[in-house]
Amino acid sequence: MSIVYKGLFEVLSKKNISISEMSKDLNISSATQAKFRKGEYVSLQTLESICKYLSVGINDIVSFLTVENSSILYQRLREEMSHKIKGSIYHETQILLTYNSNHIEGSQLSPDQTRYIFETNTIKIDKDSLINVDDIIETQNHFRCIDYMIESTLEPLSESLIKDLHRILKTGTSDAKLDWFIVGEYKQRPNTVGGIATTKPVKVQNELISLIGKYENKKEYSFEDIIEFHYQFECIHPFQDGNGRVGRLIAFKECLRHGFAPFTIDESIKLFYYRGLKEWKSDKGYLIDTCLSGQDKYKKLLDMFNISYE
Ligand SMILES: Nc1ncnc2c1ncn2[C@@H]1O[C@H](COP(=O)(O)OP(=O)(O)OP(=O)(O)O)[C@@H](O)[C@H]1O
Repeated sequence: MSIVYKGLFEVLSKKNISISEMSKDLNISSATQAKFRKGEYVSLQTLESICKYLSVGINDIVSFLTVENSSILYQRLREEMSHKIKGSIYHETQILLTYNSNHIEGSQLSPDQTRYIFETNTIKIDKDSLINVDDIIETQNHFRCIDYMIESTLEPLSESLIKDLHRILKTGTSDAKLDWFIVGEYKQRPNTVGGIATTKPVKVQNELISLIGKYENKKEYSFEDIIEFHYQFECIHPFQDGNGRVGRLIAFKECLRHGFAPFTIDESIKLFYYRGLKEWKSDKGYLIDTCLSGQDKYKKLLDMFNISYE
């Protein structure tokens, strides 16, 4: 059994107070702030001061994670991540998700090279072939994004969480050196996707806040709600680059959070995925079917580890 601060994040989100704002007011250290995200124990004094500050009871901010109130997959990913267990579902998820999500966005690394980087922090290069350093950096960054995504699974979506994913993904890349590209910040220049205009930079923040607000106010969540969010997020295209990967990480997180088997989009269904996004407004079926097929692919991995999902 471990502790979760899902309630705390929800109360903060409802009261429109950020965790850093609260921590500043209450003199809570950054090390303790990290414990909230990681689900580690903090002192009772800290919890008491938070309850007073937010005018809530302790049960509103803290709960305990049991198999009954979280998915087995989430528990396994969290535990295996913290103990760095090799050959686990966490280990294979890192490689599968990172390889597929980067590959469909143009990374030239192979599945084996991705595995090498994850397992040994080295890379095997064929004679005479060239490797783009950004592909390696973004692969390592994507591994860190997955860790962050697992740590924050139970948190509601927020601008800061989404920006953090972008910052982690793009830190140290050649894009990050461009003066008009700000890592972890919204785009400065208009961009298109599939030849269609996306949200203008000046409107990105408002549209994203509104999208998150509508989504977080739902009473119940369906798999379609998660796909709908993904589509709307991609239409906003809040960042200069990395929107596809950040969007799919969010979808994976939300599937875990709401008890659905997550999905992964690989090369074999990439074109169906793009078509599904393009045709979402006229027919949601294409994208939903593609994501369900991506879910079947991930379920094969779950089967190998005897994790069942409806
Ligand atoms: N017609 C469409 N409508 C909405 N979203 C789309 C459409 N076509 C593609 N997308 C989304 O945009 C993503 C790619 O966008 P883009 O080529 O701009 O990449 P990006 O922002 O650089 O992100 P990344 O580098 O992660 O791909 C796709 O992975 C997909 O999620």
